[in-house]
Amino acid sequence: MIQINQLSKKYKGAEGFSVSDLDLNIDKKEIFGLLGPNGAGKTTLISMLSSLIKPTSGSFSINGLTFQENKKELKQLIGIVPQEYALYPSLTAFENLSYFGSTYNLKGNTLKEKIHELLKTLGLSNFANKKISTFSGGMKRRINLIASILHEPKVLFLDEPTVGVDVQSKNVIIEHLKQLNAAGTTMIYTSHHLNEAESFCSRVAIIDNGKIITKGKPKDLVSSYQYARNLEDVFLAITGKALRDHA
Ligand SMILES: Nc1ncnc2c1ncn2[C@@H]1O[C@H](COP(=O)(O)OP(=O)(O)OP(=O)(O)O)[C@@H](O)[C@H]1O
Repeated sequence: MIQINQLSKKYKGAEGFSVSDLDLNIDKKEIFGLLGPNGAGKTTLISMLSSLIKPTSGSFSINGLTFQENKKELKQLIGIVPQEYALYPSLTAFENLSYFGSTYNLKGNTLKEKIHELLKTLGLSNFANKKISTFSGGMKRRINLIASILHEPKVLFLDEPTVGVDVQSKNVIIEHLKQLNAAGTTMIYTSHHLNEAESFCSRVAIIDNGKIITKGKPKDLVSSYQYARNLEDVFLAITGKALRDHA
């Protein structure tokens, strides 16, 4: 479904590569987790795959399509849940979602019904006409998700979709993503919640310094490290315990 060949990104003025000669294949219907410390290159990789930034070198295709040749088809095929809220605070939930739906050529009753269906599924029906500025973090995350799936993308990029939300919101988000996946959506997901990734992902890659250090099914990775009880133990064994602070 997604084929990545020797993909690299060096930002203007940066000393090194944020993603470096990365090769990866992701199959249809996978939930593929990109895990790594702060600054590992996860957002950079997702941003290239969703065409928000341009690679420095290398190539990739999604369902055989490339942004150079099939930009329009790819825009309809993919959905992007960004790490930062991409919402207008002074507009209501319904107004925000109507706007995002219209950018995918959805309109009229079809769009209205889809918005109400998803607001209901994600527990937000009573807040359709409330301004986003009054929403909690968990509610904004759910609206952020709805905005990216109104057009029913076949491939969904999720950059930390459950960061900063309470357990209840997280549960609703993850359950809905599982349903979308069961219905055929392929997902590429980044997170620092390793417990969540361990149960949610079909496969994960642990990335550091722009390179994949290891990848596989969470269960297989855990059993291949002698003292690992869970994915977090594997992660620390691979990436070390040193803090990754930089300014
Ligand atoms: N616009 C930019 N210009 C220059 N350097 C950047 C830019 N965006 C990211 N970087 C650098 O690229 C590297 C990878 O960053 P990236 O945001 O992809 O990491 P990440 O794994 O998503 O981290 P986090 O877990 O903190 O979100 C970091 O060293 C970061 O400082």
